[in-house]
Amino acid sequence: MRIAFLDKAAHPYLKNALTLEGHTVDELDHLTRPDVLQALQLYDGLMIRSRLDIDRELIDACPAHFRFVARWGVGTDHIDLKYAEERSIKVFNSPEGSKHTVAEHTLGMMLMLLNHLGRADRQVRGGEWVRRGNIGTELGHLTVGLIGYGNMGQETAKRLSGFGCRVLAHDKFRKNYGDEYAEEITLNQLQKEADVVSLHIFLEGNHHYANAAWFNAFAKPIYLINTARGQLVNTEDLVAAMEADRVLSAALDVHEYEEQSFVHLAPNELPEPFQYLRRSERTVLTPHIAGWSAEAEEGHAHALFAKIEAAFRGR
Ligand SMILES: NC(=O)c1ccc[n+]([C@@H]2O[C@H](COP(=O)([O-])OP(=O)(O)OC[C@H]3O[C@@H](n4cnc5c(N)ncnc54)[C@H](O)[C@@H]3O)[C@@H](O)[C@H]2O)c1
Ligand SMILES: O=C(O)[C@H](O)COP(=O)(O)O
Repeated sequence: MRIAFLDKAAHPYLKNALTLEGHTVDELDHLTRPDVLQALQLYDGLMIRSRLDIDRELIDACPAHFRFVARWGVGTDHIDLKYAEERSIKVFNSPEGSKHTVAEHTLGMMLMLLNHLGRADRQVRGGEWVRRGNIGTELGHLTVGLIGYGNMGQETAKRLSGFGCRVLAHDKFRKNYGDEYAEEITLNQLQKEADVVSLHIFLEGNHHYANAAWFNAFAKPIYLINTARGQLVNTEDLVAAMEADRVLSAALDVHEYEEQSFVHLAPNELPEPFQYLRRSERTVLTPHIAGWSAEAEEGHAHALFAKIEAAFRGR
């Protein structure tokens, strides 16, 4: 097969392994979208992170013999999965690669919020010595609610088991998923009991999942963590919930405005709700790196090679 890499591979294994199997890999990460549309006629498959949308137009630019899209990473919200299926194009992704990294980042964010690590660090650097104002809360005494119990939710639950906290998991599309690491629970019940809430759901069908009604349904003030997708959270409603102390603090790796804004605008030109999050001492903000580690990159490469081989070996 001839395979186009539309994003840079952060680990050489996938290209090397495909080449050893007799496939040809061309690196087209420098091409603009119009040039990619022209070039695709030559290919049987492509590898992409999230540089370009794999939409109807791009799929239509692929030849009849085109076989697969390999998403180096997890989220497939930029891929028209339905249209790919109609065209009998297989789509692979590689959650095996980054699930450990995301779970560790999630745990790091929880511990930062509960122990005021971001704020305390900034204060010491700024010459302030605040001890009483930075008293922490033990994770072991809290109830953590995971929303979405797929790859990332389950991996996070495993790591939480070492902390002694109660772990609840709500998943709308799974049944009988409770396990030794998390109790299966309805959203309603989770909202009654959780102190810490971590989002691990996909974006499709969940735009502004966390909105005013959702925040208001929690019985207790919560700590919120989002390492899933920025558009799951209505940022304006999050700010209102923080001002009302319904959200005590929030750690966000993904941001509602990241796609449109971060690339094209300076930070101070981003919408006001994001400015609030920047100013607040009760937030931890990271630039969509929860799934990024050297180990994850190697894991993506291995997982995608195994999936491509399993699907097409000898065919
Ligand atoms: N920040 C990062 O770097 C990073 C890295 C990897 C994945 N992600 C994101 O993390 C999220 C989870 O990834 P995953 O591999 O665990 O996905 P997954 O598909 O394995 O799990 C998601 C789970 O959420 C459940 N779900 C969907 N909508 C729901 C809803 N409204 N209520 C309750 N449950 C719902 C699904 O049934 C599924 O079990 C995705 O949004 C993905 O894009 C982010
Ligand atoms: O879905 C993912 O794997 C992460 O969000 C990382 O996405 P990226 O490949 O766009 O960095």
